[in-house]
Amino acid sequence: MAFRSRREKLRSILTGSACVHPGSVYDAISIRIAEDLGFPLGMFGGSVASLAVLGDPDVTLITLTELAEQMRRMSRAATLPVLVDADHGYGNALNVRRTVQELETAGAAGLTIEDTLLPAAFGEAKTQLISLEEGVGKMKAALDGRSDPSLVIMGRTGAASVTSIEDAIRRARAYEATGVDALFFTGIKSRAELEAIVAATRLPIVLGGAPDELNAIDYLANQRVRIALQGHAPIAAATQAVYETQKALREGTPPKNLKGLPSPDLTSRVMREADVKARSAGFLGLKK
Ligand SMILES: O=C([O-])CC(=O)C(=O)O
Ligand SMILES: [Mg+2]
Repeated sequence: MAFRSRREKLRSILTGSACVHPGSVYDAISIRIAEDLGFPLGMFGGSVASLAVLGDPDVTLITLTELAEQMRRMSRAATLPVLVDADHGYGNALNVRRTVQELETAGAAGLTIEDTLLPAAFGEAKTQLISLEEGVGKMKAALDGRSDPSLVIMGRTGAASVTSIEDAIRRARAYEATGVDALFFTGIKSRAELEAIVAATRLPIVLGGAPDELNAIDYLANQRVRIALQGHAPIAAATQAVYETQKALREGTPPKNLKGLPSPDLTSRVMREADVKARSAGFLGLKK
């Protein structure tokens, strides 16, 4: 299968002894840049999916079809393995199964299913969680939905910042028992919390946003953390760059005086222009 080697690369990160930072990717250009810079993995966050596809905040308005199509565009553009934030799996456990099928065929290397109640419930300002039992059902359905056994399925919980670290551990152990490949935690606030999780579980750990005391990569590697997210600055930087450029043009700056534009060489690399030229020569009979 064409995507298997991507999935095996993600698996080798999880079974290795280092901790890596993924590149934040969200479209064909960003994944190629992350690949060219040597990131071992791309992270396609739900928040950036919402922003890139809809221009929305992270409030679960994006559909599974839209998410999967964006993943498919990235899979086509590059071979970098991508871990997809599949949120709550777009519904109940049966929807989770379908989500896994769609993301698998779209070329994801791995995906996370979380136990957050999404979309937010009526009248509840604070984040809520589904029950542990429903979370377990979702993990089982995710595993059942996979047809390529190399696709990585991660169980994710944000319980540490919603209920308690004890609840996060209880949930992680229950998800671990379903046979998921890794555990993904958000809301871990201290080394003591991380160490309690490490002592109570055995699977590779992925950390979402974490405070400064958790930012030493060697320390994380020693705690069985294999992937540590660093947020999604690239799409924020792209927003600023588009803003500055459009503003300058709107204010009358001539295009040739614009600042911050990519060199022709960078643009050509991002477009994989040499490959396109070679194909044109080969298939269209064009002269080089
Ligand atoms: O998975 C991540 O990168 C963090 C997250 O939930 C999001 O950005 O939606
Ligand atoms: Mg998310």
